[in-house]
Amino acid sequence: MLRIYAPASSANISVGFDTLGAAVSPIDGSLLGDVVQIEAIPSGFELENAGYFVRKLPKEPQKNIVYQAYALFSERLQLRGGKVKPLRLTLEKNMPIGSGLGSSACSIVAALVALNKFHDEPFSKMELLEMMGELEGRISGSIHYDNVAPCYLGGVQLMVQSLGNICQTLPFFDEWYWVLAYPGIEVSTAEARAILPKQYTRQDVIDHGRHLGSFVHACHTHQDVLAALMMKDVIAEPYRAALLPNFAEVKQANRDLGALATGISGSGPTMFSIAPDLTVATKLATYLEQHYLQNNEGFVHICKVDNQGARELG
Ligand SMILES: Nc1ncnc2c1ncn2[C@@H]1O[C@H](COP(=O)(O)OP(=O)(O)OP(=O)(O)O)[C@@H](O)[C@H]1O
Ligand SMILES: N[C@@H](CCO)C(=O)O
Repeated sequence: MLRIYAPASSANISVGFDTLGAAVSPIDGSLLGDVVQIEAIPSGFELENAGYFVRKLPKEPQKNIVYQAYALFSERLQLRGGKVKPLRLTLEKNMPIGSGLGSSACSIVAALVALNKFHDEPFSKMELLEMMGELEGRISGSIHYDNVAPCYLGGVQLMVQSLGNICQTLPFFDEWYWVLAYPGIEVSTAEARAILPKQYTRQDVIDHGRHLGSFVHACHTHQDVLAALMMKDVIAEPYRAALLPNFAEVKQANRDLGALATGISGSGPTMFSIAPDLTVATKLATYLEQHYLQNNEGFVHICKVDNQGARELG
């Protein structure tokens, strides 16, 4: 029996819509992500679901993205002459759905990593990642790797999508704390994408290029002040802010408390704030708990970048 954990991720990081994402883990050592267990059975395929958010999964098993991950893996393995073993997958659905923390990505990544390991790794990392992107695309309506890539490989990933690489790891600021606040309400990624403009002004395009280019440069030259200043979003935040409760007010309060940057995690409604040290991170966490959570499903975690990505649990 094999158990694979896939961590939460924060896509976009304000400055890199669909092109940047970070895997994150709480500093208290708790697991913020889904787990998929795989085991041999005498014949056929079985899927079981467990975990706190199991009740939010689609009722029809075929609509569960883990089922679809199994179907896609089987199809691709058969295409290259391989044979899928009889197996049972058990999804522990720990991540809230529609949270902006890469919930579907956690399920997809944990399932495909488990299936690949169980079959003695017939697919390379990039082949597996390509399948992950395809599955993520079925959910959100278009293929984007900014949750699945960091969730699978860990760290902060930049989607280069060239020369045989879907992504490459960006050097980042290990000293930074990420305060992630999920308010407890749901925002559908597909809907949050549908409200974005089809076209942007020339000024927005220029600003976006300057922000992203300067941010990547700052990461490589370890200029934390410049990197934080460049974490500005002209692509999604102006249009999605209305989907989040009191976004502008909470963002300003975070700035006043010492946050280096604050933005929407993925397509929301989770907000992320970057803190330079644990004292500021703790203040932000307390504020967000009191002012951003909407119900008792919400939570706040102080995290760091998770450099390991998907991994086997002992
Ligand atoms: N195992 C699964 N985990 C999460 N969502 C699933 C799963 N299987 C199917 N779904 C469906 O996929 C959709 C997920 O929606 P959405 O992309 O908005 O959530 P998300 O992955 O949590 O988003 P985000 O990347 O912003 O965290 C829902 O309609 C949900 O029912
Ligand atoms: N880049 C994607 C991430 C979705 O989690 C978006 O913002 O729509």
